[in-house]
Amino acid sequence: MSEGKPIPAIELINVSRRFLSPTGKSLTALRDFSMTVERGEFVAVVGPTGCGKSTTLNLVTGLARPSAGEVRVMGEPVNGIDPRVGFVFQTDALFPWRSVVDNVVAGPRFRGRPKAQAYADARDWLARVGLSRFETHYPHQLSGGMRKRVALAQTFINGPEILLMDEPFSALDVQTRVLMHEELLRLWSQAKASVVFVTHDLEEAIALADKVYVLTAGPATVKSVYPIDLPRPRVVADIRYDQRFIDYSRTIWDDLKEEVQTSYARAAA
Ligand SMILES: Nc1ncnc2c1ncn2[C@@H]1O[C@H](COP(=O)(O)OP(=O)(O)OP(=O)(O)O)[C@@H](O)[C@H]1O
Repeated sequence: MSEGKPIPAIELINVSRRFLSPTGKSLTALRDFSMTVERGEFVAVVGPTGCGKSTTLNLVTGLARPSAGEVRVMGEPVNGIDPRVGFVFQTDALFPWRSVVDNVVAGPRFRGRPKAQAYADARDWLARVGLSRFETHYPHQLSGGMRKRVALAQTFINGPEILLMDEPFSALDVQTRVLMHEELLRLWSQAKASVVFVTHDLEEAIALADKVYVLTAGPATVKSVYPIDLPRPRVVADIRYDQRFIDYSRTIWDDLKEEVQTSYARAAA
């Protein structure tokens, strides 16, 4: 290790990942893919549909192994599920038969936290996401945005050092999404977690991230990396009117558009 340089939270080094298709053909989802996420950094990943974005996250979770190359978390090779890693995916992972507070308490209880302490923590997290009045509700009694708030509390209560998010807000209406963006940035800045946020929505990526990775049409490799030099804390509802935001959107979209067109052309063929 070079002296004084902190170890990154996540490193994918020249990673390839191949799958066998149902017809027995080999499909390369990722090719020679490299990405570094520093501690506390917020990285967004955009790319055409089906290019391999979720596969990158699965490699970090340990759910998938690279066919070639190396994946490191906190400087160590990934070896199974890591308790320092939290997830929020498009479909939330709430237990429908448990109340809101019982959902949030599940992680700490599983990790052996004493019951009284775990419930106190869960109530504290529900207060932070503005759901104190709903702790005895069940998931089906909540709106989509409220369920996402429960999912965030359920994840952040475990104090993840790394947070992997796969289109977490794509099912929400536009206004609720913006509220969730604010909520996420607030929780992230307090928790100082390192985030990888996969999305189809370029504006969402720019509004949230320190860096935006643009992936090629599959097999995914890194086409470009754009540092987003917008001040923090960010007010997501307003930042889209900032000239620098508009400039980033235009530049990155020009880059991404080529890959989206390639992907559509292939699908049509
Ligand atoms: N377990 C698997 N077995 C076979 N093929 C797979 C498997 N997982 C992913 N793939 C294939 O790998 C490619 C990349 O999939 P992945 O889900 O990573 O893409 P994505 O960019 O996240 O897609 P989307 O944007 O539609 O969510 C796709 O062609 C997919 O069919």
